[in-house]
Amino acid sequence: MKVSVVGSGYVGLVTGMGFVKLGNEVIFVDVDERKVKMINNAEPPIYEKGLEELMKEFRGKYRATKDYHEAVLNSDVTFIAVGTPSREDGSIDLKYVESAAKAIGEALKEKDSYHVIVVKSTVLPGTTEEVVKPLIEDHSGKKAFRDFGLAMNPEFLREGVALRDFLNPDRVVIGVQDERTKQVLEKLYKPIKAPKLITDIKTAEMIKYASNAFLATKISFANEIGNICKKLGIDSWKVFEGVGLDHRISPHFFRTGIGWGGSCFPKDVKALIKKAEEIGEEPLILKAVLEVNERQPLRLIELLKKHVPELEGKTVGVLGLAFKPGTDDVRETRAYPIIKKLLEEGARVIAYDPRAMENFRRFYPDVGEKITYANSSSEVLDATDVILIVTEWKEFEELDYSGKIVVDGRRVKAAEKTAKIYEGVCW
Ligand SMILES: NC(=O)C1=CN([C@@H]2O[C@H](COP(=O)(O)OP(=O)(O)OC[C@H]3O[C@@H](n4cnc5c(N)ncnc54)[C@H](O)[C@@H]3O)[C@@H](O)[C@H]2O)C=CC1
Ligand SMILES: O=C(O)[C@H]1O[C@H](OP(=O)(O)OP(=O)(O)OC[C@H]2O[C@@H](n3ccc(=O)[nH]c3=O)[C@H](O)[C@@H]2O)[C@H](O)[C@@H](O)[C@@H]1O
Repeated sequence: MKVSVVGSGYVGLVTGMGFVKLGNEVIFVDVDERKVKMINNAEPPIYEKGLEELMKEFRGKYRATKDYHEAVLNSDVTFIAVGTPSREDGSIDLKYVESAAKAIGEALKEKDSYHVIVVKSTVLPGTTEEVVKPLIEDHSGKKAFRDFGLAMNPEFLREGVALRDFLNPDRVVIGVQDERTKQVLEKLYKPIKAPKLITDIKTAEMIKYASNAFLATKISFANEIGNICKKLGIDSWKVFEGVGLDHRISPHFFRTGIGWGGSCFPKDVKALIKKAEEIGEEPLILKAVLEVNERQPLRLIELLKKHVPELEGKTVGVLGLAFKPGTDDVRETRAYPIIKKLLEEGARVIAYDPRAMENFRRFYPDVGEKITYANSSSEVLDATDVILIVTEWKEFEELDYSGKIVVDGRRVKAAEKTAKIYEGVCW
């Protein structure tokens, strides 16, 4: 099938390349000239395991453009995978989805054959039918479900293992209204071996929010119990190993630590809270989930102060800046509030991350410009005896922490074994 993907970021590029691997031809659309050029040179603009190899292997089966007409006229189905960030007040900002819908509508005006448009971006229930559909109709002069198809197909991939997740998902959710669109999506996803759940459009939108909200809740819950465990001298990882053996609960996604970051949990939980309030509901659990998560990273500093009461003038080494290992993404990384606090307390910070240093400096110039970046993790260890572990990159397991004071937010076993003084945040 011929597929176009609007928005070539983490989700757009990975799902598009996934469709290429499954035998389709893909045209990527992005407003960012740099990304378009890089994709056309088979260079991934983001770091994601296996992506570069796939782009090199399938050169010629995909291309990128800034031109919506080129993409829509030369494909049968268009996915919208642009960002849906939070506004200042936490509500969802649909400006990228809206401009994509308008531009697709304009391009569709010139197309006679049936075209399917699929919203893959995470959007609140009602958005596809109440925002995207009228914009496409107005700008194309065509009627949804008669002249063009419309669907919502949420994405559940995780960064760092994104390609693997896309190709081997736990499930595929397809929110549709008309039979023709359903058939197109069933055909496209046929090679993927996973349960396929067909729903109406707004149910598909809600499945995505409920999934992310539940996962965020699971971690905040674990961290709350973990904080209690810490005070009681109990290892919360052992506790959740025991809890997870109950098949109704599952052992996955129960790692206590300094909380969840990333581009999605924070913004999706906030957007759902805002939506609930707008319709007269008070989402008590979701608010607590957020609050626990906001406090969690600063526990690392409290624990550090037990051993280094005065941070003024001290050099603190920070291992890890990405919001999780395996990615260069720093959106909502727990490293930001931690480093900000260290600087406020007058500490000097030397940091290292195998992938995310450039992004950290660029995304958070207020603190990113004030810290020193090391060339390797051992350079951090050479520079200071006080170490905070923020992201559990595998290579941090290879280090010798002898003689160091280590406060660990993610549980790096080598540090636990070798450090002079070791504090785990919830163990
Ligand atoms: N990052 C992730 O792991 C996951 C993200 N999602 C959802 O997928 C959506 C996209 O997220 P990411 O890929 O992380 O965002 P991203 O920010 O990495 O990529 C978005 C891309 O869209 C481009 N763009 C913006 N406006 C455009 C327009 N009008 N036309 C063409 N391109 C445009 C941007 O230049 C950028 O390259 C969001 O709704 C997110 O919630 C869903 C599952 C996983
Ligand atoms: O909608 C999205 O964008 C995606 O959000 C998450 O994926 P992602 O943010 O890439 O990463 P996760 O592996 O879920 O980790 C999120 C955060 O939670 C933290 N985490 C994760 C697991 C855990 O047990 N404990 C924990 O603290 C990680 O360190 C990280 O900061 C979801 O796992 C995906 O299913 C979803 O598609």
